[in-house]
Amino acid sequence: MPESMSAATSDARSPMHSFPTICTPRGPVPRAAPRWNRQRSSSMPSHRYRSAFDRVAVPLTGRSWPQARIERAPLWVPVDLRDGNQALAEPMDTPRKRRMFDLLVAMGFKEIEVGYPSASRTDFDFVRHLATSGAVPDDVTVVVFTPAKPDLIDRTFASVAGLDRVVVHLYIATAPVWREVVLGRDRAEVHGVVLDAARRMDRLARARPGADIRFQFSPEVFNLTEPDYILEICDSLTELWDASPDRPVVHNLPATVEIATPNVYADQIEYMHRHLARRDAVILSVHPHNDRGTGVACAELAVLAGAQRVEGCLFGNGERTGNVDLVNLALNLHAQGVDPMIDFSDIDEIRRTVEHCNRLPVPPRHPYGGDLVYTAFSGTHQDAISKGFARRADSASELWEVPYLPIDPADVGRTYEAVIRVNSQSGKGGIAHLLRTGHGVDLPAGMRAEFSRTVQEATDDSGAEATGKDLWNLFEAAYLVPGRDGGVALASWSAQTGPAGEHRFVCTLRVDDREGDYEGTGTGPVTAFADALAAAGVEAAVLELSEQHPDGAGTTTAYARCRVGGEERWGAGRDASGVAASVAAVLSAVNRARG
Ligand SMILES: CC(=O)SCCNC(=O)CCNC(=O)[C@H](O)C(C)(C)COP(=O)(O)OP(=O)(O)OC[C@H]1O[C@@H](n2cnc3c(N)ncnc32)[C@H](O)[C@@H]1OP(=O)(O)O
Ligand SMILES: CC(C)C(=O)C(=O)O
Ligand SMILES: [Mg+2]
Repeated sequence: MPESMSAATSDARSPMHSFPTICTPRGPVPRAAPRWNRQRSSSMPSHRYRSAFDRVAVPLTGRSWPQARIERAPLWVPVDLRDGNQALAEPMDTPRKRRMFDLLVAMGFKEIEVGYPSASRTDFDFVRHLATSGAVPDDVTVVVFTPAKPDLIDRTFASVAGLDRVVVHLYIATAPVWREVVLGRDRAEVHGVVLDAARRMDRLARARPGADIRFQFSPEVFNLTEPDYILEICDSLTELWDASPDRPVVHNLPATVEIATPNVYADQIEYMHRHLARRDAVILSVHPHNDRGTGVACAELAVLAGAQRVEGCLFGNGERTGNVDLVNLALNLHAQGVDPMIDFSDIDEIRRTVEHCNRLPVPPRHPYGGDLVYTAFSGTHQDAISKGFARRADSASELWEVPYLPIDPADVGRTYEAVIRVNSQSGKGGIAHLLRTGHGVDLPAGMRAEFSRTVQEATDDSGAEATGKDLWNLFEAAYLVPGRDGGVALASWSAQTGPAGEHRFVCTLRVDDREGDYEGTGTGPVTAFADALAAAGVEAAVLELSEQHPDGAGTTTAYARCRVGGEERWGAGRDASGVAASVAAVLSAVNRARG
């Protein structure tokens, strides 16, 4: 570490902020006062908490997950109807549950946890509804959740009568604090409860030989449980349930409450991946929550570490800060060129359904699904996006390379309309983009800066966003309203071409309060008009003139840069005739300069 860095660290800890002398081979050198503001100790009672490393053993050495890549989607298992549902102030009723279930099926999920049937009549009835209504397609397996209590296991099996494919999911907390505080049982006793429950499940499944009933086990709070104990319980269940590659058991290892940086969870999962017995008969599943805000990172690193199945909720609903967000995870894969195997082509419909079922809003900044996530307000981002779109229009490549947009909004059913929105943080590129895409008006490069100052003034004044319509109104007021403030108006005019090709412009002009008839000549109708203006005492040199081809309504837009009385101004005009549009553009520049 460089000396200056170590000095900063030690000074940061010292409330006195003394700047001691450094000893170098050439003798003592007084240390200069650091030139940056360092963090100070706070009054937060952080000493009350312990690092994850002091709470649980993480015995993995020689980890391989940092070198791995995710090249295919894991098996996604939405738990919205169980874990998500149990976190709602108003749990879903059957119609809401059914709507969520149908959405999950339509999106392409093949294994769906549908409830905790022994918990409530609503949950039980919903599973019965699925079993009797034919709502479960042949290629979808439902999962039902049960604690290790005999009567509740029986009720769980009663709920799935008639369903041909089911995973029965047994859970119990295994971490030391839960064993001591919640269950009041030691390691061996908890293991005994699990084995009793597992035997009962096995018996009940054997009583239904025609049905394909598989098993799942979750050691709740896996991430705080001794790894040797997890292996002991999971391996005993793999054996008891006689799991095989054809009828694998799911061992689901939850980060019930996140406790550490995601690399720690990855180490814990890789350790299990390497040490679980009959590995080919086990589907290694993960179930991250999001207490530290790193649920997505935990799931991704866990897949790198060997997890094959991921449980989570759409848009991250779930206890406290939520379950891991399956939308986020799956679309992260999509953005890496990996098929998520889930259909997000109408993300807004998905979001609306989830919001309806959960009665909770999805925030506007939520990854991939929030209202604002494909929108740029800031000028340089808008400029880059606009250039990215222009480059795309000229390119045959399918590769998505638009700056600041990690995926094409169209992939998830969004239009490009909301990609650029204008407020006082915006610049000329974004404003020009909105006028072009919303109103077919393609401002010349030189005019954009001038118009953006007008917009900036308006948005600074209002403090609000300027919609496409607002921009059009500003453009119209600034450039298209004839005679505006400058006092020059054309009452009538005509342009003719003489036999030698010279142009004549004959008009009745009003300049301030004077009206008169004037004429001018030139190499074109516009220079002839400038000549007529000069005859009326208004000097205007046309420096740049361009016409934008007629739009769908047959209207031409013209843009003129003029020097008027030493001032340069842009003007614009619109008309069915190109000449009339150009004349109006010059008149607009003149009036803007005089106004
Ligand atoms: C991390 C998770 O998401 S775990 C899932 C949590 N989800 C839910 O709790 C939602 C649904 N739950 C319920 O409706 C109810 O809790 C029920 C119906 C399951 C049980 O209700 P009750 O019988 O009233 O018990 P209660 O809710 O107080 O649960 C606590 C009891 O269950 C025991 N317990 C907790 N987990 C388990 C388990 N997995 N297996 C066996 N017993 C358990 C506790 O030790 C405690 O027992 P005690 O009464 O002897 O002290
Ligand atoms: C899988 C279960 C037990 C769970 O929801 C959790 O631990 O968070
Ligand atoms: Mg959970």
